[in-house]
Amino acid sequence: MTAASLPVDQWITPATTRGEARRLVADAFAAARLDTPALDARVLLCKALDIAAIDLATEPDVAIGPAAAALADMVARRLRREPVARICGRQEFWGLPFTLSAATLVPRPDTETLVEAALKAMRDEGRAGSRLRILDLGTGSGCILIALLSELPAATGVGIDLSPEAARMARDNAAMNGVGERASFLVGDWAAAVKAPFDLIVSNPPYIGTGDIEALAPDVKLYDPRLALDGGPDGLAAYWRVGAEAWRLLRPGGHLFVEVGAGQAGDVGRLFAQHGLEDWVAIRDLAGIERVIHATHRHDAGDMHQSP
Ligand SMILES: C[S@@+](CC[C@H](N)C(=O)[O-])C[C@H]1O[C@@H](n2cnc3c(N)ncnc32)[C@H](O)[C@@H]1O
Repeated sequence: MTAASLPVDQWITPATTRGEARRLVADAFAAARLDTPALDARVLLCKALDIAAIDLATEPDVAIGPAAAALADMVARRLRREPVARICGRQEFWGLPFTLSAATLVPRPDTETLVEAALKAMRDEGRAGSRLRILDLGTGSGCILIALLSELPAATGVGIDLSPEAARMARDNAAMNGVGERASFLVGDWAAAVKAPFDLIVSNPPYIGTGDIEALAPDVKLYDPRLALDGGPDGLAAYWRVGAEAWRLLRPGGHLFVEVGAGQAGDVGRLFAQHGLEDWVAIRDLAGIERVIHATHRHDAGDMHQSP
């Protein structure tokens, strides 16, 4: 009989040493076919014991003591495919810490492609030090807006989410990362409640086709909020709204950056062109996948659509 076939609290006890626990947990995760068993074991052990990775490596013979119960609970959750970031309630993005809740998507490294591209555009225009106004549609944890504000010292931003809990979390994250005074967060249906021109609009909207959600990995399908995933029947529903809002709200010469799913770049670029957003280009992520669409609002101010 292997440890993995027993309830976790029977093989993780206060007498288990750090080194044994590390090996047992990694073995159980490997047997459950998790992608990164050794890494997950180390991160959860450090979290449960409130120690640094170096303490785990240099003092493996210390018994884990009363933290055994918390560790057993975390391991059982991971074996049910809950992502490590959710169990820890934290994820790093753009080198900054973000607190998560059940209402927020776990920020993905791919989304840093969008942040990088938007920053490059601002720097290329020599505007990184300007008083830019930024709008983040579907802000979730606030990761995109907060990362941008951390790099653009005179910019201010508005983040909007339909989920009140996500908007609250984003507000807390902005304060934690020292940009709270330059960011405001609203609850709303995309940008329906927002006026005034913006220099930069960013969005990572839900883009999974409704019928494709069931086939996603359990870590995603069971734990990321449905509101953050479901992009309607063809995955493109949110882009129609974001495109229309960008046309209405961007100042002439302003920029729109959106994340897209693999294979969606052409559809989203053409959709934005139908909204009058010109010169769209696709930007690839580190895996070579077209991950971000950049479009520009080139019309004169007099051409701008009026809000209904
Ligand atoms: C893919 S998640 C992105 C979250 C975050 N920006 C990120 O990159 O990690 C999409 C976000 O859009 C929000 N959302 C979905 N429908 C919305 C709507 N109608 N209006 C505003 N936000 C919406 C979801 O709650 C979710 O936080």
